Amino acid sequence: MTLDWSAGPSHGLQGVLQVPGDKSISHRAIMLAALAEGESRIEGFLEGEDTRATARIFGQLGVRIDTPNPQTRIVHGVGLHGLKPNPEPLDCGNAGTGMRLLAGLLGAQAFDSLLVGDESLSKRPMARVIRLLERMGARIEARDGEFAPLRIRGGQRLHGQAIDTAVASAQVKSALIFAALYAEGETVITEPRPTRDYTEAMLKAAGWPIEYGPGRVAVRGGGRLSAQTFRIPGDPSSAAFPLVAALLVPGSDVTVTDVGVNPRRTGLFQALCLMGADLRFENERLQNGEPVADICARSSRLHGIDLPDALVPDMIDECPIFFIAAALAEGRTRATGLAELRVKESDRLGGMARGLRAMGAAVTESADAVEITGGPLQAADIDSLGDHRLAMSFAVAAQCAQGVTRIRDCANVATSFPGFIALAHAAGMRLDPA
Ligand SMILES: O=C(O)C1=C[C@@H](OP(=O)(O)O)[C@@H](O)[C@H](O)C1
Ligand SMILES: C=C(OP(=O)(O)O)C(=O)O
Repeated sequence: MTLDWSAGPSHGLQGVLQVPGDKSISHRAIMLAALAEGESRIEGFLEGEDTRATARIFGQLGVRIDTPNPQTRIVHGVGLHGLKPNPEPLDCGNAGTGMRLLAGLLGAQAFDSLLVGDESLSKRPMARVIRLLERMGARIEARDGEFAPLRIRGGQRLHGQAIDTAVASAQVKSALIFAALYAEGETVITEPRPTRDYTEAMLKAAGWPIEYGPGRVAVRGGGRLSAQTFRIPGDPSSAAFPLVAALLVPGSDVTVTDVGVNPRRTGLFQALCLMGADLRFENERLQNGEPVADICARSSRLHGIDLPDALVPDMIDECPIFFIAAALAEGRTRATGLAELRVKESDRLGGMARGLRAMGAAVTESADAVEITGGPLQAADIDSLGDHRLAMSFAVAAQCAQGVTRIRDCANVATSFPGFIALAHAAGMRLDPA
């Protein structure tokens, strides 16, 4: 189904908002609860298409998952060796996270499986996980050695390895960690830049012996996972949209409550502060071991920056909305180390540059870098490329543009942010199905 939006301009955003649960943690909570012994409860589960696809797959693999009410799941864990084979395709939908983590987990099972995804996911690189899992002894066949469908040959003996991921990717790291749970001996994973550590933290909370610190994980095979109650915080990647809109639209003052602020996810907020944003974390606390805060944003005059490279992995999904802030800031913003943006749900670097130029911004891009000179934006007809992050980023840009912007192909927003339009309305954004 295609869905277009008409968006903006806004006269100001106000209010106290709550965004849906964290997508990364929701995928992992289903996976770890399924492999645990006993009944786990998940609260704050993201009712998005990506995470529901992961839950559906575990249903296909014989795990009973009840939904007593929306955003809650009761998972009847089957233990590490209790998953059942299913000859039907296991459909990850649009989710890179689902497919890559499951490749690691299913590569370690006694049975074969077939992982499939939608058109976008079937174009995303999978060799980055396959080649490394093969080094541990897994056997995975992919179209052209690279793309989904992934045919996973079970019944292999996996062995621990020292592996450097070569790419800063929590998905690659987590795929290896899931395989390592079943491998003989120790697996030591290093990565070129530290990435989000939810898999590690959640395993530790479930009683698995694992040692980890920034950029390095050591994990042994052959343990047990205990059932848990997961309380999932709001997704900082979703909170980013109303918060940046509040910074950019004059007369705004918005608070998003209960947002996960793990340091591996706060790169955007750090970058915005460097640009002069009036952004504050309040009521900081720990919830299930994860830092959580209420984030307050008020209209600010932003100025361009040279984005420190080290922040990029900590704001990887927020780069599109960061580019909108840069396009409306005073002066020039430069960012490098952005090659990963080309292999997400769309080519996010190309798609953002094209859309921003259509709105009148001065943008130059290279293979892995961008330079944006801020100035006023005008309404335009924008192609979101069927990518949720682009659709929501341009919806924010439109709030500050002259005229009404049309954004095409926005249905994919349901993968990560169900209820985005309702939340945007409540806050004072102008956004409607076209
Ligand atoms: O591990 C995760 O949950 C994720 C890791 C990131 O992907 P990469 O690992 O490919 O950078 C991110 O873009 C994605 O939305 C979620
Ligand atoms: C890249 C993303 O997700 P995934 O890789 O799970 O499809 C995202 O949500 O921006």
